[in-house]
Amino acid sequence: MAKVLVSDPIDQVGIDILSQVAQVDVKTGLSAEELVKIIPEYDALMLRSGTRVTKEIIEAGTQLKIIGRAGVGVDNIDVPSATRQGIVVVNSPEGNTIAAAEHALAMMLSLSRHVPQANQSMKANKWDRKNFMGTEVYKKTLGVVGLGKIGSHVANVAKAMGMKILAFDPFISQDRAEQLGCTLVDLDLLFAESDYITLHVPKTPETTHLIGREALAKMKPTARIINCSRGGIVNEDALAEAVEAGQIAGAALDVFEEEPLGESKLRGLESVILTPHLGASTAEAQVNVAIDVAEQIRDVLLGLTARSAVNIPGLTPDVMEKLRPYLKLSETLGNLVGQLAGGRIERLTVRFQGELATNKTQPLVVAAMKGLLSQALRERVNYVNAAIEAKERGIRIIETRDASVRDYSGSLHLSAQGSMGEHSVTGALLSDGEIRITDVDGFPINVPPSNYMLFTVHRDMPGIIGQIGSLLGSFNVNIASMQVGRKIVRGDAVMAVSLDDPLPEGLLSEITKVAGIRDAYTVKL
Ligand SMILES: NC(=O)c1ccc[n+]([C@@H]2O[C@H](COP(=O)([O-])OP(=O)(O)OC[C@H]3O[C@@H](n4cnc5c(N)ncnc54)[C@H](O)[C@@H]3O)[C@@H](O)[C@H]2O)c1
Ligand SMILES: O=C(O)[C@H](O)COP(=O)(O)O
Repeated sequence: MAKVLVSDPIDQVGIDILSQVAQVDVKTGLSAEELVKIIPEYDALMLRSGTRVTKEIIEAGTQLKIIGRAGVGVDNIDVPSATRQGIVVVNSPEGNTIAAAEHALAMMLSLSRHVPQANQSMKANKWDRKNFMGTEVYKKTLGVVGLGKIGSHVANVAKAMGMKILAFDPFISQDRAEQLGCTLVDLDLLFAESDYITLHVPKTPETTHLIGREALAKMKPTARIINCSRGGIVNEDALAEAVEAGQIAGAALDVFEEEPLGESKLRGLESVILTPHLGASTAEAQVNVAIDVAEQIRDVLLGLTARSAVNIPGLTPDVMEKLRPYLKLSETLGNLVGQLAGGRIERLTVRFQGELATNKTQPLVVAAMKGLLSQALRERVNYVNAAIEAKERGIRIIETRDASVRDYSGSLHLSAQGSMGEHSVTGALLSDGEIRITDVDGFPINVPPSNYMLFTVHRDMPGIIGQIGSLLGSFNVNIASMQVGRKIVRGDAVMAVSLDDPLPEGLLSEITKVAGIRDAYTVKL
């Protein structure tokens, strides 16, 4: 039975899902050394932001197939190392969106009405109605940095509270911003005009210390900053100085450069509100993310595909839904053309034809690479590392499109150039989703792939098919089906034979000796 390690607290509903297919061990608060020691036993690891998954842990996880982050941010996981090792990394991109947005809004209202400070004073037996004079958010300007899932929800609610919304997000269109009732502006203007600035960006080299001394100097003395995105986007030292000096009015932080937050000047500042990374901590969000990620771990352990893999290029859930039937087609054709070409492959060309030419197809290219490399790498190659493995072998990948081809409802043409020559295959899906190989080396055929197949290129002349049949029979190999494709009568032809059994040793060279046979290939799909 597979084994899953859960290294941070997750909702029981997630454990129940995992338990359907695996032994689940919940061990929270482990040190990096302890993790390195026990991870070799596990097929999957599920965590939140409390576990740092380093290169050493990933390299020790020789059985690991999947790392599931019950939340959004995967910056605590060394994703490049996982990718290299063929480990799928999944997250829950939307499970805690509302929770994080509502936390940012709670922070904004807390800043404007001093709720935490007033509560603290009450708990200290005081009745102080003078020191907590607030300000309204109504008609104030909110600057939203990062207008993605969380930023948009914050903007929506803030608009309903009568706020004017400025937004900065270089990857969002003017149309989308207008739909959300936001005015897209540059950062300098956002800093200069906003009464509240809320951050909802991922941590990247561009966003690290986005709020530093220079940015703080551009803000109004009444400005307040809210960070419920990632630690390190705000330079904490610069922020503490700016608040202390009265350069800005206050800040509310949920996330920190180092977590848990150690000694920090911020802890002592009256107009700074701090929460210990609580953005996703609602009952609803924890159920959402636990289900979302546990289901993906369960599926991957059952050999299915994950719907929110962060390290499979382009394989988003909606794309996945559309392309799912074509992934198998592409992988099968990659496997077939790789075996026909044999030897070292230098170039793989993937041509999307007909309707397929207009789709998002990057995952299909990855599937073709996986198929191509599967003979050499067996189960070591998967959707995660196929592109890296192909690159490391110096295989050039060329993607082309031809929408004018009208066969089936779209077809896929692969050609592989190798040290032993060039071969091509084409395939399509029937309306019931069945795969058909429709062309080999330019010869039209129509056969389903089968486990064991024999392909020959031969002269189209009487007697050849009979001789091959007899030869196979004399070696006790049963033929399941057979088809010949040719372009002209008595010219060259291709024979595709589906076999119930693998070809015994020596039979292929016997076949190539038959008069009229130019080439013969045996493949296992
Ligand atoms: N505090 C918490 O507990 C908590 C909970 C959930 C998510 N988060 C964090 O919140 C952040 C936002 O999450 P999301 O789900 O909205 O992500 P998202 O991907 O939906 O949105 C992020 C947005 O940031 C924009 N962006 C990227 N680089 C930018 C840049 N340099 N300048 C401006 N905009 C930029 C993107 O275009 C995108 O629209 C992430 O960092 C996530 O990890 C924190
Ligand atoms: O990226 C996230 O999803 C949030 O930071 C939540 O982190 P958590 O799961 O540790 O609460």
